[in-house]
Amino acid sequence: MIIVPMSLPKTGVLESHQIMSAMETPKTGSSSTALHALRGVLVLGADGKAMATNGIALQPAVARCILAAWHEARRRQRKVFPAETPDGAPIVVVALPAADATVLVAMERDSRDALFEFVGAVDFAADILAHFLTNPFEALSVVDRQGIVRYMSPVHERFFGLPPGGGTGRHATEVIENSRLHHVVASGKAEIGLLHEMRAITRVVSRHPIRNRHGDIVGAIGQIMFKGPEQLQALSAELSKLKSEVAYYRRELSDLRNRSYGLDQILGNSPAMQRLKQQIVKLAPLDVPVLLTGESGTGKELAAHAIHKLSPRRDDTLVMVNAAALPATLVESELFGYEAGSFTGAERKGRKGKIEQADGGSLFFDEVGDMPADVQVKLLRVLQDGNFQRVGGNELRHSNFRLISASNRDFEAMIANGSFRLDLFYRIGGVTIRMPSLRERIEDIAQLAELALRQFAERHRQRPKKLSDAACEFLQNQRWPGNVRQLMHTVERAAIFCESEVVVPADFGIIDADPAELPPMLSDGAGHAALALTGAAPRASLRVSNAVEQVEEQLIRQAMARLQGNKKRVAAELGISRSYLYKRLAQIGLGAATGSALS
Ligand SMILES: Nc1ncnc2c1ncn2[C@@H]1O[C@H](COP(=O)(O)OP(=O)(O)OP(=O)(O)O)[C@@H](O)[C@H]1O
Repeated sequence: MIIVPMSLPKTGVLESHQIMSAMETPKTGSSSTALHALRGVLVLGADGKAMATNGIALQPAVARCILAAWHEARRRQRKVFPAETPDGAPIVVVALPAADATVLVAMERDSRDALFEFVGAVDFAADILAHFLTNPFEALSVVDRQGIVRYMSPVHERFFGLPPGGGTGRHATEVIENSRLHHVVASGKAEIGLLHEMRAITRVVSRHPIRNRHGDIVGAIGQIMFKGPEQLQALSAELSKLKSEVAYYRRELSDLRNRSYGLDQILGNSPAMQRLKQQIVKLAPLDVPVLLTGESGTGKELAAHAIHKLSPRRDDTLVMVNAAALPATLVESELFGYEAGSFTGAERKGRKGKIEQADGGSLFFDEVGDMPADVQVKLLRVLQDGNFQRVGGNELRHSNFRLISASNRDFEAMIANGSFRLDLFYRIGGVTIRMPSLRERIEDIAQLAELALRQFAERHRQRPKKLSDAACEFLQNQRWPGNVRQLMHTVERAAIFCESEVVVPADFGIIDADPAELPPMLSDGAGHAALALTGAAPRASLRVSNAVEQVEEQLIRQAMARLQGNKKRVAAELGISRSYLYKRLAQIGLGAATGSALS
């Protein structure tokens, strides 16, 4: 028997010849009834009398039941309605209007069939289905058990630039970007409320496997939220933003993890570096204060990280504080914290200082030699027993931290001239480690230069350039007053200007000079850079405003030379902000490439 509804024209009206062809197939009434146990067709003429019957409708008792149910359904304007055979078997009947007749198609029915319940109970059921199938806000796609697209909502087709039906018959992955419907068919597991990237747009999607009444998976259906309430769109935009932020922080985290700051971060196998690493390994587990001395850029901060990392406090924080970078007015509150409302601009609830934050961990006190005298006394006290008070508070607090300090100052001279307390020096320098200068370990230069080239390439997503032997020799012959920091920046700068894959000596241009080698105007001749304003040739029109500018320029040049280009310290020493220093350096031609090579 032909299943009549499947061959219905879209209008839903059958012509007489279609009714007859629908009726034709089974020639043997009773055997067909046996074969198609509960299927049958009853055709009623315009007068409501049976014109033809087939399948179970051949049995007069069944036909009567179908007719009785049809009369009731017509009264209630239902086109799909339930009925029962005389022996109580549930059937469903669909009434199809034809040109001059009504075709009643009867099929067996599962009494718990929700679809039937729905279609039977809601006379606008078809409209509801049409709504779901064409809803412009929630697109729908259906695949069969092979993952072949069987239906796509018009809005979804338009989104992918497909003509109506253009996706049908093709595999989901060919039609829908990042489709997972075939996976859902394979796994039988629904995926609900996930984010789906299509054409760089993120949508919310749910995918469900579809099972037949025997529980077999016959396909899958995907619903994509195309538009929705404003909140949902805002939520989706927020999600995309968060996703990219999370991706960013993941990268950062993996960078940080890779920079384990253990000994492996300290490059160099020269005898001087081997000695240094042995010292670090030995003293790191001991809970004693460590003072790292050595010229600027020799890796004191790296060594501090390694000591913390190799100590039993490694799982707690290493709190960093740079005495030279702290404005004098804030040193105390930054170190010791402050109580609520202790001064204007303070946070309402008060705040922990670095010493309190370091409780349980380590405190890296960089440029400790630059500590103001009054704070030195307070620091001494907290180093004795770990007790301190926040600014503006009376409560005695305690912090258990290990102090690692660093300085490139000459403590002997500072103690002699009274600018650094001897008792504090003894406290901070339980063990002193001197970081070797780069001049003492030129055999490490090749390795460090290669690291600089690699880091530069990673940052700029390029292939790392190679260092020629001649370039390496050239670097080994420089004096490196700014040590590793200066070397790294110099090599990076060369990588910028180098046109080929191999860095050669010419790519380095002029290496920044040692203070001792500076022209007389910037040097006091005793190896220290100095300002020689009086010796400077007066400029043509020296007005007060540009005189101030020139003095400032010379002070900056002098400090940059003396402090080997360490901008952090230059700014601190001159009492200007780092951003102002950068601005002035750019104006006087020490910014950009030159400046970066120095800092
Ligand atoms: N042995 C080393 N291996 C790899 N990189 C190093 C090494 N020594 C120093 N560097 C790098 O050189 C730069 C300066 O190092 P760091 O800040 O630790 O020096 P510092 O002695 O603390 O300088 P300053 O006294 O000026 O603060 C950093 O980028 C650091 O990673």
